[in-house]
Amino acid sequence: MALNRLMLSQFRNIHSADLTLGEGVNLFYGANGSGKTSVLEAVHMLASGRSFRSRQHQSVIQRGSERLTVFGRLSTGFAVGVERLTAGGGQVRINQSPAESSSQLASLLPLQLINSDSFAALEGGPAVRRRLLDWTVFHVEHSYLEALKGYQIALRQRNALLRRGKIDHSQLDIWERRLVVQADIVDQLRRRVFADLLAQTETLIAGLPASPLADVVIRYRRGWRQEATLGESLLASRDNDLAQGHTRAGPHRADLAFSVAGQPAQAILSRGQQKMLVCALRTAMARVVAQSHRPPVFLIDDLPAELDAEHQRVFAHWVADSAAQVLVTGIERDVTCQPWLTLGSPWNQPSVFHVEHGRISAES
Ligand SMILES: Nc1ncnc2c1ncn2[C@@H]1O[C@H](COP(=O)(O)OP(=O)(O)OP(=O)(O)O)[C@@H](O)[C@H]1O
Repeated sequence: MALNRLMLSQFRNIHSADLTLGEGVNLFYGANGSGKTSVLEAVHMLASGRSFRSRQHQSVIQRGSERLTVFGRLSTGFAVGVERLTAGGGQVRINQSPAESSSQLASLLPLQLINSDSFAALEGGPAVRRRLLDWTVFHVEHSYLEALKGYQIALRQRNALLRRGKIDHSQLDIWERRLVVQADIVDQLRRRVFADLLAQTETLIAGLPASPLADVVIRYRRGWRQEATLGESLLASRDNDLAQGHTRAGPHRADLAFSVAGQPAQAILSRGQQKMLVCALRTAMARVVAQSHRPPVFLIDDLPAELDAEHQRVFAHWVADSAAQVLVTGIERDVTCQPWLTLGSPWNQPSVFHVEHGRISAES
């Protein structure tokens, strides 16, 4: 599954563009501020209904315009259109009909976005890493979204009861029982997918030259104590949870922990090694999803700014074995092309686009 055609209008500094994308690598190069990242942002909007750079649609709509539109035609035959209005609201359509949810978009167009934020995954809070696991489970296990929603409803109810101040034990019992049932389903699905993710990540790392990366241990932490059931943990922490006003154990606290020789991985690995670890994990996510759903499209923002030439080449090889299509950006044309040229067809024949002051021209 690939994106065959991408049309944008009034999207940041891009007044309008109508792009026919190639099946392998699509390379967008140009000076700082020319609009390269905006192209990736537009694709992200097709796959989720929102930008990855700002929560407010207003900042993405071209200054002075009333609306932005993005339209994409997928190789699977689906057409997706997103419109956002300065006044608020807008619409998302799949084959002319209103989309039911952003998860419907995500399922049509699985995306892996690699940018400077992705490389900070090891340093940030658990939510960042949990989202990576959730993305993978969502695409692999069809029942996951419903299980997660069921869990979140029960969690919200328990938190609302905790915040009432006066504890109603019978009500808490009811919601905790539901919470535990949903939590177990979420945990089982995450655990199953994590095992595949771990195996794929370890295989990729094993192919790298010897370095401390080979000693990285990745663990799934389910969000509550190992020696207790969630029901026991919730009961034991009721008073503390009441004081805090929220539930402090459960799948909403799950994490992926990376360590080397018992130390946090970020305390041992160099910045470049950490980035390769993230690249391996992202590639592994794509491979797991490709096996049971469909290979994702990779959006890679300015890789030459993140990795040296050799590591860019390794990552390009990984991606070519895992992706449906790639959109990459960079400032210099040849430097950005370089890692892809040693690959087989179609990856070694990028479709090249020059971006200049919001105008995008295809090079022959
Ligand atoms: N709402 C908007 N309306 C018009 N222009 C905007 C709007 N938001 C941002 N811009 C401008 O659009 C351009 C967007 O640039 P973008 O981040 O896509 O560039 P880039 O080529 O990826 O740059 P860099 O190499 O610096 O990361 C910038 O020049 C920015 O100032």
